[in-house]
Amino acid sequence: MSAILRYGPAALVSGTLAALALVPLLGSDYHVALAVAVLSYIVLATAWALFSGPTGYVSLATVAFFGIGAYTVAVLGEVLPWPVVLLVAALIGLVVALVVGLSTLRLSGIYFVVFSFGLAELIRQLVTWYEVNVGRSVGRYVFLDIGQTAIFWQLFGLAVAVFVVGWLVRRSRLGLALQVIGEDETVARHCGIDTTRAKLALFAVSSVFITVTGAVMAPRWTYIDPAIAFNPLVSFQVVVMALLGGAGVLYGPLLGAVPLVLLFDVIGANFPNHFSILLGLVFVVVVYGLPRGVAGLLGRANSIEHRAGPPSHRVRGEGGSPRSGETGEGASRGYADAPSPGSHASSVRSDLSPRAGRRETCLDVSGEPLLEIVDLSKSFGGVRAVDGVSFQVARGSIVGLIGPNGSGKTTALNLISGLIPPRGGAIRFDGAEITGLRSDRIVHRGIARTFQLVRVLDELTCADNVMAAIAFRRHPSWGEKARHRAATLLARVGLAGRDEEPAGRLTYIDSKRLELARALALDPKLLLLDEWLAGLNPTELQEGIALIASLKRDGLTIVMVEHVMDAIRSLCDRCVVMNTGRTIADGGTAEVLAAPEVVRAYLGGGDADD
Ligand SMILES: Nc1ncnc2c1ncn2[C@@H]1O[C@H](COP(=O)(O)OP(=O)(O)OP(=O)(O)O)[C@@H](O)[C@H]1O
Repeated sequence: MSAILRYGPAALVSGTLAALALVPLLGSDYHVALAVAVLSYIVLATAWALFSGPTGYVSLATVAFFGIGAYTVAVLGEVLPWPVVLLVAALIGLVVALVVGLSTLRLSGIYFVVFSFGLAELIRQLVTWYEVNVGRSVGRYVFLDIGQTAIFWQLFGLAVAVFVVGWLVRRSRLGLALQVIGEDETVARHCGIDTTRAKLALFAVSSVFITVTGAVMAPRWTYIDPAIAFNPLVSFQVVVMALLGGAGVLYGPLLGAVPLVLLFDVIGANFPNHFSILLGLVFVVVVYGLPRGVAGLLGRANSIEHRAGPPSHRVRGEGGSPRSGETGEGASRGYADAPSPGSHASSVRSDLSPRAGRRETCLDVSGEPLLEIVDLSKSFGGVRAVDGVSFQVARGSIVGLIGPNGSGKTTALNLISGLIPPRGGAIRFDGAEITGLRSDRIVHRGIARTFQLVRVLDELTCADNVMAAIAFRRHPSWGEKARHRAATLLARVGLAGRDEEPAGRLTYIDSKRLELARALALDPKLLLLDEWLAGLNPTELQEGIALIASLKRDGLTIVMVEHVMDAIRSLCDRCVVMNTGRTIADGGTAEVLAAPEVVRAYLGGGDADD
């Protein structure tokens, strides 16, 4: 089974293309016409899935680009040599994709779907208006001496090209970036990925293929009008085909395109008046019955075959009130097999040792602060989540950010990491202002973080989770060196040998470890930990504390939001206490934890005396 899954896709694609290549040699005109339709939809659906598959951005703009290609031929076909016409079509498709992408790829979910559909309609209406009011006719005749067989071979070339490009993209940094974006765009930005640029790049590649397909197909019609060139059914059919086959893998759309083109041919011939209804029916069946397509079924078979044991369930621990080394709920089944973080203490030091110079500066906690927060504020509606907060973080120190639930700690971290923009105030980091910068830019300045609710990329392996950071940090690396680094970091946090395990199968604790490895992979100067120790049992807690202490020894500066008071006491040089968005105490840990206002607002009577 595994051999089939490994080599099957290549065999499937090359086998299908080889079979199609025989059609003009052996088949009738009807068969060639059918093969042209099959090939065109293979290219369209594969190109569509190049972008929409990994990102999950469902575009209904396919026909906008297809129609642009067809209309370019209608206008320029008789004026310019054919290769130049195709080149012009590709360029127009590229420019439109860049303009549209820049304005829409900030949208996500249903907004993007609706906009992409609206875009196709808008272009159709504009072309119709132009034809009627300027051209004084509804459509145009296309008299080109390009026969069906020539169209077939051009589409064949496009199909080969789209698979080669797809294959290259999936192995590239860009391919990984799009997968990460598809899983969690926030994490993508916190891995240093310029998400807009990555999406734009592949949207443009996908759109150029679709535009050229429209151009190549145009000579099939002797007459083109906007209703033909911009028929919205094309967009829907492409989506259905890609979803049926599985948009998540390169060969998926082919699995959907071949049977559905044949099915639509039968439906079109026998039930021409019910085509749309039957298309809708197929759409519903595909979405409900096969949400991940045929390829998804094959993938599931693969994961069942390779599963070493039953998947362990993630148990989310709870943050909340102060805890003194309490047992969390996150004890994991798989954890006992994993090397403990403590056992990797020696690799820790060698791992981060290239920044030996930094270690020297970091030990000097009295110098210029690494992070300076000045009068920071953020409101959500009427809630002042962060209200004029100021504090400093010295290089090489660990600062605990503590306070009762809802006091604004996570919001403060979100502001520092660029997840949300502040309403007022300033954030200075390493001598430069970073207020309001995007997360990916802040990552490149040297700030990494973990999240209160763990955010690992479930569909990716542990190694790829870490690779996502290594590949897009300020000084990125890729290939074997990066893989080796990822493996080292996984071992560093206690996940040695788990490189190829899907992150979605990790236990809660192990996903926290993975998230930490990903943050460390960014080579940060400052690490923001949001309740990283929450939900650990006593043994795990001691290991976690030892791990964080070792990070400090290796020169990392850390701000940790935490409710586990044992950890705060043993790790933090200073504590900043927040209450209702404001700072109520800031100073040495022992002194702050004993302060009456802190005891009153947060700790209660007992804990402060511990
Ligand atoms: N995206 C948001 N939209 C609206 N309100 C928000 C949002 N994020 C935070 N808040 C509100 O801001 C306040 C501060 O929340 P925040 O999560 O920063 O507190 P916290 O100190 O981290 O709490 P906890 O210890 O429970 O994690 C709360 O009242 C919360 O409900």
